Amino acid sequence: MKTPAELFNRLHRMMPAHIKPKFQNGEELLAWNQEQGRQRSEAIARENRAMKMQRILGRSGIRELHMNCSFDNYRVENEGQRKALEQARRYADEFDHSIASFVFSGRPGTGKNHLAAAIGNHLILRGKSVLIVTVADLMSIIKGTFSGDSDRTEEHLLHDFSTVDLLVIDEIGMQTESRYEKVIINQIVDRRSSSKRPTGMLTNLDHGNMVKLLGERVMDRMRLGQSLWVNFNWDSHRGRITGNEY
Ligand SMILES: Nc1ncnc2c1ncn2[C@@H]1O[C@H](COP(=O)(O)OP(=O)(O)OP(=O)(O)O)[C@@H](O)[C@H]1O
Repeated sequence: MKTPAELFNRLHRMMPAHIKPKFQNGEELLAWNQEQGRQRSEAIARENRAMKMQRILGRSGIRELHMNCSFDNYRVENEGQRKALEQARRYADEFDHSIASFVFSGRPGTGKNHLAAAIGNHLILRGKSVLIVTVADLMSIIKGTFSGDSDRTEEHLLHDFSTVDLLVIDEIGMQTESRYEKVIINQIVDRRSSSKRPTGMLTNLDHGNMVKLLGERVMDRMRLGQSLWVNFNWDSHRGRITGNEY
């Protein structure tokens, strides 16, 4: 049997001079093959992550409205926005080596979802699983398991929500959360922090009211590592949206 080197020499001799081969030797061919294998297994892992989101939510991890949000299309017009953008960008860059969570707190329309989605989109491109979900959606998905015809249990869903790489819970404090909702948020944050997985929270409440709503125990877990609390205290951007932005 011929070695790859002999095979390549033979091919070189047979090949017309104007043809430039893709591989010069056996090592290059082997490296190409290994790279193809690596790319294929990454693609399969990506598909599995996307399927997991579909299974949990019936949609991808980031809502369509925010799929094009990035750090680059976040407009900076004041010092607070500049700082929020810088902190969000750093959070995404350092995600792999950190257990830090984040809370974006402030008025409606100030870009909390935009920057959370920018973090999420950045991480998804790097192969992470990310889910941004409102409290109302979270609860209706979990309550969906109560009906007899669901093949998923509350425990399955708690496990799913607790094992994505980044879970962002939106609209905390929008409604007066019931005791059950607080227990669920508590359990998810607890499971995530004990397995060193960070959680993001988006809210209109300030720190005192978050502690009052979710309790000291949850908010203490949100402080693990170099966690972020960012105040979005400027005017809403919504009035300036034309619908053709990105
Ligand atoms: N600085 C900004 N640059 C560009 N677009 C922005 C900026 N701030 C907000 N937007 C856009 O304005 C819209 C509303 O912002 P977003 O949904 O992020 O607000 P929010 O703070 O999460 O509001 P709410 O508390 O009501 O959920 C989005 O389409 C977002 O992309």
